[in-house]
Amino acid sequence: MPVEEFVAGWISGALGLVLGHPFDTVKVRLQTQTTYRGIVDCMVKIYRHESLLGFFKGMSFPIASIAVVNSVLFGVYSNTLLLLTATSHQERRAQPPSYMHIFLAGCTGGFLQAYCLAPFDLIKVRLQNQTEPVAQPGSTPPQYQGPVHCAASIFREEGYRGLFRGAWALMLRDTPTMGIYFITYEGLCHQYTPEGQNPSSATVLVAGGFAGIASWVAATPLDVIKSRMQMDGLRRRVYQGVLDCMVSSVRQEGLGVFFRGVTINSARAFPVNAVTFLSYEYLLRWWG
Ligand SMILES: C[N+](C)(C)CCCC[C@H](N)C(=O)O
Repeated sequence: MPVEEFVAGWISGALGLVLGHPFDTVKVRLQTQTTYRGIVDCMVKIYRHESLLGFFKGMSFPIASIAVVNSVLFGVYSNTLLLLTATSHQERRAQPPSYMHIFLAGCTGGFLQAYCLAPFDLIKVRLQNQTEPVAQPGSTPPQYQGPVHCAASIFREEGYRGLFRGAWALMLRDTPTMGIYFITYEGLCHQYTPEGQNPSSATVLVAGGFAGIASWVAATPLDVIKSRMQMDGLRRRVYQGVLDCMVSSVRQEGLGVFFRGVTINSARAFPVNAVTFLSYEYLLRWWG
């Protein structure tokens, strides 16, 4: 089984992640808290109360986990295509796989990475939602002191299954939308690249950026539900399950609730995924 894809997936994921984390914090806050009036208001408040560091809350864990998560995504994607079409990464430019195969491979990668991502994503969301200023003497300390403490507290209070809170919504979010992610990327690359050649850097950047936007727009409704399920259980349980969370969110806030954070998600998705695909392609070409 080719391993380069796993390693390339890891490095490229980490680069994209750092770039996108401040956007991600704003997104999570807008989706789960009602104190902010919009993107700018949220950014200003984070900066005033929590300084620049506020934007990077909860990042250390995703950096560690991206090694597992992105390598599973890209590794499984590429190896599923190898199984389906019997072509390696290098051969795929000359013999492009069908969109059906790309979609299936993307869904498989998305499904498997969701399970690895679930506990890490839960901890990230819980830490991002702590609004206390970072380490100020005299102020009440936040509930979770850091990722390890957060994981241990969840385990203690909510059990092993508590670490997988929201995992079902995450899997529903990622399986189809990772299919969309790879289809958009491959489709755009194919469109703007002469037969049999490698796509140019500009093409990879733009195709990667739009792949990120397309998959995030499709993923946003379930992303909101996922984040809410993850915050549920912190004090008392509010939602019975994914469906119940959807119904009560719509009842209370209208259909617009499904698009909370879509603008910030898209603004984040372009640079993150442009950089992810560019480094992924270059690492593989370089090793190939
Ligand atoms: C499938 N879904 C839309 C959720 C994510 C697709 C892009 C994944 C990328 N690592 C990022 O963080 O943007």
